[in-house]
Order: sequence, then structure tokens, then C-alpha cells
Amino acid sequence: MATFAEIIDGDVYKYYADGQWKVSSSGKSVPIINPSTRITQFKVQACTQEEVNRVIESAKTAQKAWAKTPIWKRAELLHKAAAILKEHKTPIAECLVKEIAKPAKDALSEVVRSGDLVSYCAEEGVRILGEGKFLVSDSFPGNDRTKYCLTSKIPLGVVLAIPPFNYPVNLAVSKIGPALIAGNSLVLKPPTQGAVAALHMVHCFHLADFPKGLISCVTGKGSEIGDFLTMHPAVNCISFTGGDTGIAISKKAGMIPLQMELGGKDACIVLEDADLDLAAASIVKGGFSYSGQRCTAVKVVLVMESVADTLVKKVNDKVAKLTVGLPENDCDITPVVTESSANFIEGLVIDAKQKGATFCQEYKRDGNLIWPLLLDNVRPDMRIAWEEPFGPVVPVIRITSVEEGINHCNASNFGLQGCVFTRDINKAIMISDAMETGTVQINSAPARGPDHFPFQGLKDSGIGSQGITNSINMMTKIKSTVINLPAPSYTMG
Ligand SMILES: NC(=O)C1=CN([C@@H]2O[C@H](COP(=O)(O)OP(=O)(O)OC[C@H]3O[C@@H](n4cnc5c(N)ncnc54)[C@H](OP(=O)(O)O)[C@@H]3O)[C@@H](O)[C@H]2O)C=CC1
Ligand SMILES: O=C(O)[C@H](O)COP(=O)(O)O
Repeated sequence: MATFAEIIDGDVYKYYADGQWKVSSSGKSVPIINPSTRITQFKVQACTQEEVNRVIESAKTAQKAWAKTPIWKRAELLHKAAAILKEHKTPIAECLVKEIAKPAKDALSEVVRSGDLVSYCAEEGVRILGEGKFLVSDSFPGNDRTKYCLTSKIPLGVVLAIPPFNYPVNLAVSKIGPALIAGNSLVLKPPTQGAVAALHMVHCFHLADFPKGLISCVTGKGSEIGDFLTMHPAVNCISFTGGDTGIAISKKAGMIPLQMELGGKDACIVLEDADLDLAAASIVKGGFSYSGQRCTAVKVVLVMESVADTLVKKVNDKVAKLTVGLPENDCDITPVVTESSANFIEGLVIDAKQKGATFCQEYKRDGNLIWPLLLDNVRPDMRIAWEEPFGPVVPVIRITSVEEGINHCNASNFGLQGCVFTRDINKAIMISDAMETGTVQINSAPARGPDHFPFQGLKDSGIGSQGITNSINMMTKIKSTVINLPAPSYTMG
């Protein structure tokens, strides 16, 4: 497409630095394998450490001027970028289909949702960054009213954004929007699978005319340039979404704010009084959307024994209706992102088979494509009871008490989200309070959105909280100015 012609050189996509599309001096590229065909679909530049250094240097310079740009002007540019992004939803969604095998309709909604997210950041930013605090000293013992404290939010500097493959556009803009509105500059390191969609998205920001160097995008394998980026002394904040890599980054990063959204083993507790049709529909949507490759996917069902047979039957009836095939045909179940992911999922399935789980469907795999599978009668000695497959396989554990369900959920090293199905709101609230997860959904599957809701994980699932408002706040720090009066100043009366 002509709009994006300048972002590619021959068959290798360029990286974005200093407001320009560039070819890396490394002369090397990184292939992006189409999960459906398993052949190279695209190539991106393998950026060098010197290039990363230069990008971070210009981000530092650009940020100084950006911090002085009025918030309403920053918002105007973000609104412009959001509109351009939505205008180009089709070519960007096509990249998502080819790079990460996201079903065509979901790929389009990811781009539209991303445009909306950027606009919301602009709107939220002008409101919350326009407010500060005013404190008086005589609330604290021993003080007269001689000090007025004014606080406001100031930017952090250079924010490094590292999103994962499953939402390369949406989880990139969920970091870019808050960072920019708050007056920071931003360096994006996209996931390799999904990098081309991310580069297209960055071009929309380029077309919106953001100052040079304010936003940049360096490509290359995380395992090769990741440490250099995350340990760079000029990076002032890291916002990361992904797997255990985030734990390693937290240990290596300097004394800077970190926002980490990592893995999950989201439990779905189904009680005897639940609406079983609703629970079954939510388990299928929650467990099998994008072939289970969502951190918020339902990753274990904990159902009361007395309703388990009925629930399992209802889920199986729905699983039978899922379409399996290519993302271009908008199938429900599409190939998982890499061959190694498919092998990992298969390992969990074989382990469950050896240990006696009940296979509700026959296990079937063709290349990276794995047919949806519900495993009943899963026991705690099976790996699938604890590990996240990030694939279309959902384990069911039958429980005989609510406590057993809560204990299983809380024994996990993850604590992202969970859900509970019951008609008893009092019980639901008590279970929510007892579940050690960042969010509990009552009578619906786990989900991050809407994107302005707080989104956070406990334990190994993360640090900090996302969601538009929380991200803007996290990407700022508080600055106080204290006015000292020569004598106490009391109000009239
Ligand atoms: N909580 C959440 O919101 C989400 C959690 N996840 C979790 O992530 C996992 C799968 O996603 P996946 O993308 O494979 O996760 P990874 O952690 O492997 O990758 C995430 C990002 O980190 C980059 N990266 C890899 N190594 C390094 C490094 N040493 N330093 C810095 N960056 C690095 C990757 O780049 P590259 O692609 O080039 O390797 C990618 O951009 C699952 O476990 C899932 O639970 C996934 C999505 C959302
Ligand atoms: O990365 C993920 O998997 C998510 O952040 C989940 O987002 P979703 O609940 O909107 O699919």
C-alpha cells in the first residue's frame, strides 16, 4: 500500500528513528515466520547497539522539548494519530493475520480498539494532568498554617515499551498513549512476531507529525538487544508485557519505575447455583478466543462435582461448533504463534494423557494448528493444572467445596485474574475477596478491557497496574512546590 511504501527497503522493513525510516548498518535482518504456512512472511532490521544508543539519545533530547509542549497540543497530536490508525485498520490487520495468525475480524478490532485507546489517553490526560493537589501545613501536629504545598505530575523521561506477540498493536499503544500524553518520549521494541504490524502503527504516529525522536521503534530479537535496552542507563521507565522474561528484566533494571504484566493461570470457579449456560459460553469464549493465547484466557475450570457433568457437556457442545483453520477465513481456532509453542502445548497434553485425564475431544495437530481440547478430570499432579498452555487446551478440575477451588487458585504462582459463576452475589463477593488475583470477574470470563479499567497481576503476574488512568499516573512523578509564608495565614471567620 502506497501509504506504507517508505517503511520497507526491498523485502526488509526499516526501523524508525529520529523521525525517519532507516536501514540498520548491521546488514542483518530477522525473519518473521507466518504461523499458518511456517515460511518467512516478512523481515525486519536487526538493529545494532549503536543504533539503540542513538535512538535513546534522541529520545532524551526530544523529551525535553515535548515536556514543554502544552498538554492540549499533545492531546491534539494523539487524536490525529488515533484517526490515522483507524483509517488504516485494514492493512495493519492484514499484517496481524500473517504474522501472528490472529483471526481476521479480531485483527481489525485490535486496531480499532487501539485507535480508541489512544484517543481516550488524550482525553484522560488533559483531565488528570490538569489537576494537582493543594495542601496546607496546619493539618499536621506542631504546624501553623505557614506552608502551602502545590503538587503536579511531571514526566519521567524516556519510557521503554516492550509488548508481546498477542497484541502487538494494542499492547504497544497502551504504553505509547499514556507515555506521550504525560510528556515522556517513547522507545518501542516490538515483539518479533507482530513487529511489522507495530511498524505500520508507528508510521501512523509519523504521519501525525510528532516531533522527531519523540517516538522510535527498534527491531531485533529480544534475546539479542533486550538486555541492552532494558539495562540502558538513559531509560527512565519500562513498561513490559510478556512472559517470565519480565521477571528477569525486573531483576536487571535500574532504580526506575517498572510496569510488568506477565503470565496468568486464570481460574474459573463454577458453583452449584451457577447459570451453567452462561458459564459454558464464557468458558468457551474465555478459553478458546485467539486459540487461548491471551494472558486473561480461562486456563483452568474448577467446577463443583454435582454440576460438572452438565457443565462439561454444555462446553463440549459449544467446542464442537468452533471452526478450525486459517486466520484469513476468520476461523475461531487458528495456528498458534510458533512451532515451539505448539510443541510446548503438546507436551502438556501428553503429560495429562499419561496421568489419566479424560480427553473430551481427540487430540489433533497439524503444524502449528491445534484443535480445541477440553481435558476433564484433571488432577493437581498434572502439569496442565498449573502451567499456562497459551493454546487451545482447557483443563477441568472437579471440586467438592468452594474452599478447594479457592485453595487451588491461590496455590498458583500467578495471580492475574479469575472468575466465579454463581447467582449468589454475597458468595461471589466473598470468593472474590479470597482469590489472590488482581481482578475477579463475577459471571463473566476474565478480560483486560475495557481499556480504562485497572489491570494488574499479583505474585508472578506482574508489578504495578495498567489501564489508561493508572498508566498515565505511573508514567509521571509528583513534583511539589512549597510556598512558605512569613506568618500563619488563617481563613476568615
Ligand atoms: N499479562 C499479560 O498481559 C500478558 C502476558 N503474556 C505472557 O507472555 C508469554 C507469551 O508471550 P511472548 O510474547 O512469547 O512473551 P516473551 O516474554 O517471550 O516476549 C515478550 C516481549 O519481550 C521481548 N523480549 C524477549 N527477550 C527479551 C529480553 N531479554 N529483554 C527484553 N525484551 C525481551 C520479546 O521480543 P521478541 O519477540 O523479539 O523475543 C517480546 O517483545 C506468555 O507466558 C503469557 O502469559 C502475554 C501477553 C500478555
Ligand atoms: O495480553 C493479553 O493477553 C491481554 O492483555 C488480554 O487482553 P484481553 O483480555 O483484552 O484479550
